[in-house]
Amino acid sequence: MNHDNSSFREKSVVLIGFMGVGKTTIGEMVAKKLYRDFIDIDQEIEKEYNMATSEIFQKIGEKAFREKEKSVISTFSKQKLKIISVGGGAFLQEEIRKVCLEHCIVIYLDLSWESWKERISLIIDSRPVLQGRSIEEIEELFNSRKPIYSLHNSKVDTDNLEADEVADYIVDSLKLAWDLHEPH
Ligand SMILES: Nc1ncnc2c1ncn2[C@@H]1O[C@H](COP(=O)(O)OP(=O)(O)O)[C@@H](O)[C@H]1O
Ligand SMILES: O=C(O)C1=C[C@@H](OP(=O)(O)O)[C@@H](O)[C@H](O)C1
Ligand SMILES: [Mg+2]
Repeated sequence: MNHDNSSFREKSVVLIGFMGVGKTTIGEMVAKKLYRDFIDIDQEIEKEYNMATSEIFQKIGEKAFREKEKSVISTFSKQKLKIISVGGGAFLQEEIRKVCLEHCIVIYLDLSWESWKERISLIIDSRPVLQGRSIEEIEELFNSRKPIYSLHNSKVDTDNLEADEVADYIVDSLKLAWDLHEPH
């Protein structure tokens, strides 16, 4: 239902899922394909502090990062026609889940642990939450985070797909959904 009375077609799209599933990469591609603005919440926070996420965690702390994450998401999720990638920990906060699900189309990018493991070297340096944890601890975190992503409007299984293929799939699904919601 459209609680905010905006048309379904204008709703912003929010990508959720665990760190490294491809939210930032794929979100940017989807935005380009749909001629929409792309907002990466981590990049917005980094711009505000003029620091990389790891540095923010180190110098200001995770708590402040999470507060900023909440206020930035609250602002952007209420705007129309955006493609928004949120950090993998954002949905831990109930207020963030609520505001995104109320105003946006929430798409969950899913990836199996086996495939995710292959990607760890690409992301470890820029993800403070993963640093200092053993692979077993990261697997535990991966599994423990799963329930927070269960609230979504649509799920995409990204195993064995290139980022571009996932983006194409999302664009096609959105176009179908928009056509179905067109008033007759
Ligand atoms: N579908 C994919 N297949 C292979 N590698 C991918 C895919 N999606 C993203 N990547 C790579 O994984 C890394 C993390 O992607 P990123 O978009 O930053 O994820 P997130 O924003 O979810 O943390 C990047 O190096 C990116 O190039
Ligand atoms: O899952 C998390 O707790 C985090 C995920 C990161 O974003 P990505 O999911 O884009 O990597 C970033 O917000 C921060 O490092 C914390
Ligand atoms: Mg990201």
